Amino acid sequence: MNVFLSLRSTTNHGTVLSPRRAFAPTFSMPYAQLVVGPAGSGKSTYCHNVHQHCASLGRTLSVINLDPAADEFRYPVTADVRELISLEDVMEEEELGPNGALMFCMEYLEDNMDDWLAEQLEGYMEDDMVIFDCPGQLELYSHHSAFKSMTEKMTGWGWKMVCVYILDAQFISDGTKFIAGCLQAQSAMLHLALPHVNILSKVDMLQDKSVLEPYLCPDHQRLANELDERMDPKYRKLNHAIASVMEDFALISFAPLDISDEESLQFVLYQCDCAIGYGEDADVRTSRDVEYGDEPDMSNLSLE
Ligand SMILES: Nc1nc2c(ncn2[C@@H]2O[C@H](COP(=O)(O)OP(=O)(O)OP(=O)(O)O)[C@@H](O)[C@H]2O)c(=O)[nH]1
Ligand SMILES: [Mg+2]
Repeated sequence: MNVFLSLRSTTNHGTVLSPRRAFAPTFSMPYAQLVVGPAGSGKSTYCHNVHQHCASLGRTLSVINLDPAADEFRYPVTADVRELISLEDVMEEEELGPNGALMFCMEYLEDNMDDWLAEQLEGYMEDDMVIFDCPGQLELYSHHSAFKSMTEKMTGWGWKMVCVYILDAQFISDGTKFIAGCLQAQSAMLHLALPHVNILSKVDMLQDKSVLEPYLCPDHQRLANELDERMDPKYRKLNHAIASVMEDFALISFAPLDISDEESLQFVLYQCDCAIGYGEDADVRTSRDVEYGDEPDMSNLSLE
């Protein structure tokens, strides 16, 4: 099962500078996961669970909050964008609604990467891992420049980054929703141009997990046929055109995440580690070598 995808080589050995620290190019650099996806899809819950899971393995991982609208955290917050800019202040001072104010905050963050972000990332060294809990506004990952600038900046500083795109497994309940979810994920993949792992969250809520199987490596033509059956025939050509775009890129597959199952979490983390080569050249305890030997035993991940 091919559940992780890589758009390009992650290692940037051209300029290998952290914000305030120079590294020798042959050293491994710090790693980061950018956790993105639609509102309520489970990004913060993923950050909390991954943090807990890593703590239980003795693996250090820091979580940075980049969501100015977040109000509480279940994980220890290492750095918080709300210290840079407050959503409430922006709404009041700029007379903006919550979405407009969030965009304002992200643009402010974009303007302050070289000082605020650089300061927060100071001191991270080879084999450190940071995960960024991000807002749920999808325009940030499809066309807005803030996260694109951030990832370019961080990869330029020498960070190895993976985009973790979280989609609620409830999207599989309806072909149109699922295709929309795939297109959103694909759009983030192309916009951010990072190694990319798609996750279907909230799998613990599915009564019958076997229903997931066709969606992990989806057959887009089959999905288009499903749409044809339910939609006006005038959309048939469009449905198949969309399916063939998704097929041509062949970029979309999903790893299922059941947070009540440690093995499932281990599997997802393994996908993320593989996408950025975490632990390949360092003597660190990673999801690769804990519990499973060289790699997780995926035979246990049955969807029944
Ligand atoms: N059962 C179950 N509930 C989940 C899971 N992930 C998230 N939730 C619930 O879904 C709701 C939203 O989860 P969050 O983690 O806050 O989602 P988010 O993507 O961070 O949301 P925003 O930051 O608002 O975009 C919460 O009530 C969570 O408890 C999961 O894997 N299983
Ligand atoms: Mg959140």
